[in-house]
Amino acid sequence: MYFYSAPENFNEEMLRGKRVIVTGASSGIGEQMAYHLARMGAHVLLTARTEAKLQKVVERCLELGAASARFVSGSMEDTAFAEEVVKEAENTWGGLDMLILNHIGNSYFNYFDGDVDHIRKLLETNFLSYVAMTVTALPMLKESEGNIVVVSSVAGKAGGPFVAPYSATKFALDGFFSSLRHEFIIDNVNVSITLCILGYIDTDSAMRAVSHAIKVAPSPKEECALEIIRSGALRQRELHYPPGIVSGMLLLRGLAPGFLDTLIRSNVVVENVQRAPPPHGTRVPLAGSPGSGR
Ligand SMILES: NC(=O)C1=CN([C@@H]2O[C@H](COP(=O)(O)OP(=O)(O)OC[C@H]3O[C@@H](n4cnc5c(N)ncnc54)[C@H](OP(=O)(O)O)[C@@H]3O)[C@@H](O)[C@H]2O)C=CC1
Ligand SMILES: C[C@H](CCC(=O)NCC(=O)O)[C@H]1CC[C@H]2[C@@H]3C(=O)C[C@@H]4C[C@H](O)CC[C@]4(C)[C@H]3CC[C@]12C
Repeated sequence: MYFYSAPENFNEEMLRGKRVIVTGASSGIGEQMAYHLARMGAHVLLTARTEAKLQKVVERCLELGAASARFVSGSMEDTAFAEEVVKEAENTWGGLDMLILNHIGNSYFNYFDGDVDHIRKLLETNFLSYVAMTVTALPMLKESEGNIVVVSSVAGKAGGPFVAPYSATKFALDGFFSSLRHEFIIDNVNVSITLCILGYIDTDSAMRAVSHAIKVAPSPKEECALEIIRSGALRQRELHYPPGIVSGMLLLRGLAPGFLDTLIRSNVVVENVQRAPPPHGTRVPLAGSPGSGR
């Protein structure tokens, strides 16, 4: 059941002339979203840390037909930068239609190493900056009756091995934005919130991080990017992509959580995940030895 006044069918014309911020747009899924939006004739404001990459993505967006394309570079580790990006949209466009929150900070695919400070920093980048951008953008999004799109992961709905810090930040997004959605509905705030639950996608960084240790085939980033934009424009509550696999996993989570855990572990080649030796005389191992099934 939809609580927002939501359109039923997607048409790429829906994005023509819309003012859209895409974070994490210098590579991967964010870069592909920028290209789709450009092709659809949207105004795009792109952000990430690497200026040289963003410059190239902006040039390609203009070739593809973007109504306008610009970038702001900086790190989302600093919530002041997150707010600055939204202010840039306000100063340039005087409003905003869609906020796509997609960036993630560097983490690792390995045993949790006990580094609490890494989790704190990752929460700043992957979670608090999303909150800060939402707070700053909300007056403009209320005005346009726009969309907030939050890119998350199956690791933000069901725990899996070797992604403890990352998974924590994605669960935080679900808690915060699912609660906020309730408040919008209670107060008749017509701003949609779409939480995107993604499985394994073939971006360079994900392939580099896990292709040696994951048995499942990755899904294409171009299609994934289009599905994210589509679900945001249709004001859907959640996107599950790839649909069969992710919806199946979430169904199992409710019906047979222990079985889902076994299935998730069976997709990981534990032998190919290197356990780093702890720094001399410091950390105590936090998980069972490889292959112990814990
Ligand atoms: N690929 C996958 O298998 C999956 C991905 N997802 C989600 O999809 C989204 C995109 O992932 P994907 O495309 O693979 O990731 P990429 O690593 O390709 O892209 C990450 C983007 O974030 C930017 N970024 C990194 N650190 C920072 C920082 N400190 N401040 C600001 N920007 C930063 C990067 O640019 P730069 O380095 O220039 O700053 C880059 O543009 C993420 O939310 C991820 O959790 C979810 C499930 C699976
Ligand atoms: C392997 C995980 C999911 C388990 C599974 O069997 N899935 C089937 C399917 O998805 O088709 C992967 C699901 C989410 C992945 C992670 C992710 O969310 C992005 C990360 C970001 C970073 O670029 C490195 C890779 C990721 C940690 C990635 C690793 C694999 C998943 C945990």
